[in-house]
Amino acid sequence: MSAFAQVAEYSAKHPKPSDITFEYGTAGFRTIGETLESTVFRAGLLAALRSQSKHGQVIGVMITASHNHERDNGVKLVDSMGEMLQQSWEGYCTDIANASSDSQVVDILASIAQLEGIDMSIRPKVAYARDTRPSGPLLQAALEDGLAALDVEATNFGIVTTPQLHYFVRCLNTANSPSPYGEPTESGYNTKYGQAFLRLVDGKPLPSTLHIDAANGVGAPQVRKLADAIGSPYFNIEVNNGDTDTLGKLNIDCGADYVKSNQRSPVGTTLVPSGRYCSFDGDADRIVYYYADDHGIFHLLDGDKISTLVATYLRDLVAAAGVTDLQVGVVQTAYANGSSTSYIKDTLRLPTVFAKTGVKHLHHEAEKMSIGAYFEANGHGTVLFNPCAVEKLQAVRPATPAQADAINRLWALRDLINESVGDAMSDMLLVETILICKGWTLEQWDAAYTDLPSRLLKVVVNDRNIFKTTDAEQKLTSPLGLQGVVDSLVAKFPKGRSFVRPSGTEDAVRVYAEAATRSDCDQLAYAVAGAVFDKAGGRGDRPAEFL
Ligand SMILES: CC(=O)N[C@H]1[C@@H](OP(=O)(O)O)O[C@H](CO)[C@@H](O)[C@@H]1O
Ligand SMILES: [Mg+2]
Repeated sequence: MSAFAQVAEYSAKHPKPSDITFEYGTAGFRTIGETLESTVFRAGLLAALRSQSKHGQVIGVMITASHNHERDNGVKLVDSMGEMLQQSWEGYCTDIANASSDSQVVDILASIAQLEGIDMSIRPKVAYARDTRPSGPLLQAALEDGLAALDVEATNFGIVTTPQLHYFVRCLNTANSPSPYGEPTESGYNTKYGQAFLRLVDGKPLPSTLHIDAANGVGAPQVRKLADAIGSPYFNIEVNNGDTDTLGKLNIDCGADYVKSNQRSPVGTTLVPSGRYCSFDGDADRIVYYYADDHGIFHLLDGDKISTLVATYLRDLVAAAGVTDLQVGVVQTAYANGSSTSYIKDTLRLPTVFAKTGVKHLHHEAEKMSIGAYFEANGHGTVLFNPCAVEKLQAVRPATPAQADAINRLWALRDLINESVGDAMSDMLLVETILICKGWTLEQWDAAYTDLPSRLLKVVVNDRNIFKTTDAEQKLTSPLGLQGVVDSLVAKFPKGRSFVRPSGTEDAVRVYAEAATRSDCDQLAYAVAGAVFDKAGGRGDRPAEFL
């Protein structure tokens, strides 16, 4: 009997909407939840094949739409070390999601199996989870049908954060290796990160309550469990926007994306000077911090501020450990504030590179560094320790207690960091550790450099696919002539910088601008947005603020 004998019958239960073309983009598939049943079913089939192509290693499937609206949902595959799906498989995902009949689904599976030389006798293994969205149960059932159709050995991790699922996958696949990543359970996660935190802070509790805005998403119950595992009095937190039961609240006027995009505190949070605040996004893979100064003015500590804090701390520890030829580097995207890039290059004197938007691109660049910190400005990122760096650290024979302490701290930091993917909870512990060790307030952390005023806009156009970019997405090569217009606008403003790229997750084109003053920055952003709207098929009414 063919390995795919049951697929057509199961597939018939989850017909593809004929009017939608799906694309596996920057963050997997993402659109209106109810329309994704066929896609999630088929993602299950592909996860099975991917597992077989990896000789039976566990592959993850996460059902989430992160910071997007509650009616949206999405699905993405997690590769065997907990990283994003290998890029060459993304095309397979898109192909199978768009197959127009059940028999075509089977044909595509058969052709992938042949192309990849897959041994169909291997029993596939898949681990899956979802966030708190209302369409989650429907999509989970579709996924389970996909897994049943290929007789997958499946593990349901329930409702957890995206980074927790990545962690579980990595744990499962390293369980029998010389360096197991951890125990693949929620309590294993909390113990691993909680214990590393306690080792690093040496008995010191948080300086004051940390107010966490959990976007009314899955981060709320999970961070409460993490705090319980760490225990009082070390980790005093208050969770705001932690309502995952009431419909219509997820990510609305709250969460990391809202706070970063609007540069304002989330609903229900009144900032008190010297209070400490952070926001997760809907699936808790992003985090930003913020505070109000003595005049009540809001200040954001975004992904750039986190990466510079972390890179500085790691650089100093590596120096204290006396390990030469071990370089800490930073990976950013073009959305990084220009001040942060100058600070990394000129003040910290660390190497920095730009990668394309989307964490998988940053992750791959960071892998090339000895110790690579990567963060998107929106707060998604982590730190990677290259195996060569680990070997160098292992080879050190400390000559002084200070050197031994630095090495111990580096090992503990490695345990504190979720290397598989950016993780709001692990990043929060990392930031808190560094602040405690330095004895810093949020204001002191913020003092390292001052952000240039920046603005991010969306332009809705008839066809965003005509936008092509080069140079880490900073220059347009198409539509022809538009980059020249952007360049001439940028040249008018001191410290001006602006670029245009098609979004990988929304049907829109993004315009980013920064300049020396708020008014220059806004003029530049709205002028570039206006040029995009006029010259590249702006759709609908022209927004009044566009110049
Ligand atoms: C400017 C911006 O924040 N872009 C986001 C957004 O991608 P776009 O391709 O810009 O839509 O969603 C991605 C997935 O969450 C995230 O990685 C990225 O940083
Ligand atoms: Mg997210």
